[in-house]
Amino acid sequence: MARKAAIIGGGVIGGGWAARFLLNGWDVAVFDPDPEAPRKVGEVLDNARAALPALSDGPMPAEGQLVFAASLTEAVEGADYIQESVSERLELKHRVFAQIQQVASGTPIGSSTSGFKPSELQQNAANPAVIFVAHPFNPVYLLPLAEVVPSPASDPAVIETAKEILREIGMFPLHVRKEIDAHIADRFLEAVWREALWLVKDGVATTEEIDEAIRMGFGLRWGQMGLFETYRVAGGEAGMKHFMAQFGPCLQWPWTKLTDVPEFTEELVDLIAGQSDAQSGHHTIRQLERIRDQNLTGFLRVLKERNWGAGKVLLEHDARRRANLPAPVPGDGPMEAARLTVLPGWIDYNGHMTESRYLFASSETVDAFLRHIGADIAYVGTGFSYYTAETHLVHLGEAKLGDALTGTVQVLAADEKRLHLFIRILRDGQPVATLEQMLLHVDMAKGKTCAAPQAILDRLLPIAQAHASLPRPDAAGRHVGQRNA
Ligand SMILES: NC(=O)C1=CN([C@@H]2O[C@H](COP(=O)(O)OP(=O)(O)OC[C@H]3O[C@@H](n4cnc5c(N)ncnc54)[C@H](O)[C@@H]3O)[C@@H](O)[C@H]2O)C=CC1
Ligand SMILES: C[N+](C)(C)CC(=O)CC(=O)[O-]
Repeated sequence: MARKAAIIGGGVIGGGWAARFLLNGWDVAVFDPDPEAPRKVGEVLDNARAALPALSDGPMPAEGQLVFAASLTEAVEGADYIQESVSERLELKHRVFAQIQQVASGTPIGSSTSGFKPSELQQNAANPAVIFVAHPFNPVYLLPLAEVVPSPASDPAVIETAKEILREIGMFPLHVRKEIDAHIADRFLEAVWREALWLVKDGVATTEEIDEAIRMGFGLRWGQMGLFETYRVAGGEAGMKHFMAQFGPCLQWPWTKLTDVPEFTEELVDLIAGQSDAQSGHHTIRQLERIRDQNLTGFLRVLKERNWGAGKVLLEHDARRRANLPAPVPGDGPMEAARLTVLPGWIDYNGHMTESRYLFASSETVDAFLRHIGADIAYVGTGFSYYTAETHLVHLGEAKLGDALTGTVQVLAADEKRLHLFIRILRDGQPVATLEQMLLHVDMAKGKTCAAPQAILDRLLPIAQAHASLPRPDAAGRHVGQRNA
């Protein structure tokens, strides 16, 4: 039976949490008195459905059930986890915790608060030990970070359970050891935000120029190495000590206004809002969200290919899911191995998915299959792998921007060296392309084929046996120019 998450507050962040839980197979009950909340959550969920599956290389779990509860009590009833995401007002959060704990006093309650410390949230609570900060980043359904902040009154077992739940839904729980206003990441963002406000207020730069300074340069670096690793590299061969010796003194120079806050006048608000309208007002917020999501899924996929940073979290999430996949049994159909969404960069001048991306989709599918049988990146690290010897691609339809594609694998034949596969790239269950492929097991150092080890054969051969009873695809063995029967 699916587990249940209760989301209290269905705004930008509550909607993102709801989507992340649902798409990871949890049932979700949302409570928000705003009559517009179901529409807003629905729109966030649509965006998440278009983006999150593109990060997974295996089948996603069946989506959980979403209900909009008529009361907070109904939402939290039977919940295994509660995420509070109401507006950032301490007295409101206290009221919500008191209501929750009248009916569910032992259930873990994570708070999305950007700024409050857990000890502030826990004040006067019936059971403070189960209340903690679980601070996510927007969009919650794509970004893995959740800062988990306990106070000395928190129950360590509850914190460990919460971290495990967050990992289960593909997140990276960063345990913040010492509670502090605004945790770690928002302290940092606050400093950047403050400097940006000064630059606009002092007429040095517009909102657009500041955004260009970020996205054309250091913003790209931060997504993959963060601050300290980036600066270590910037110190050259002499490393971090040299970097600090060279740039440390700058902090004494008049470069920084970090400790002063510009006065938040109506004039400043209008100046920023006006410049932001000029910069981005030609897009709706939903359009900007979709552009952001497509860019983020592209970045994240690159990091995943490199097993680096946030990409490592995605690989670990896939591995966890894979471990729970039931083994195929005789009579099962082709194995669903990958799901992808057609991204803007995949579209060619004909307005449909360019041909190299069909091979890419197939390659993602086969890689996922290989990982499933144990020929994963760790195995390749031992000096053995499968290499593709031959591929035949047949186009049957046109994939378009945003299409959700599924890659399935049918094993046509397998022995200790050879792996003969038939791959279908499906949209709405119908093939847009099929590929027939022969792979060979290779000793990479010798550059020669060799027998796969027993551990791989033990996973591969039962699948081959199960697939032996499937009808042989018409396109298998076809050559170019041959007419369909
Ligand atoms: N927007 C952001 O970038 C981020 C916000 N957060 C935090 O997430 C929390 C929510 O922020 P947003 O989603 O941005 O705000 P929001 O304004 O989009 O949503 C807040 C929602 O809470 C609902 N609400 C108010 N009183 C309620 C009650 N008694 N019971 C149930 N729902 C109630 C409102 O109707 C509204 O839909 C805040 O604590 C914020 O600091 C955390 C990370 C990022
Ligand atoms: C602006 N903010 C402080 C609410 C931002 C966050 O808390 C995290 C984020 O998503 O940037």
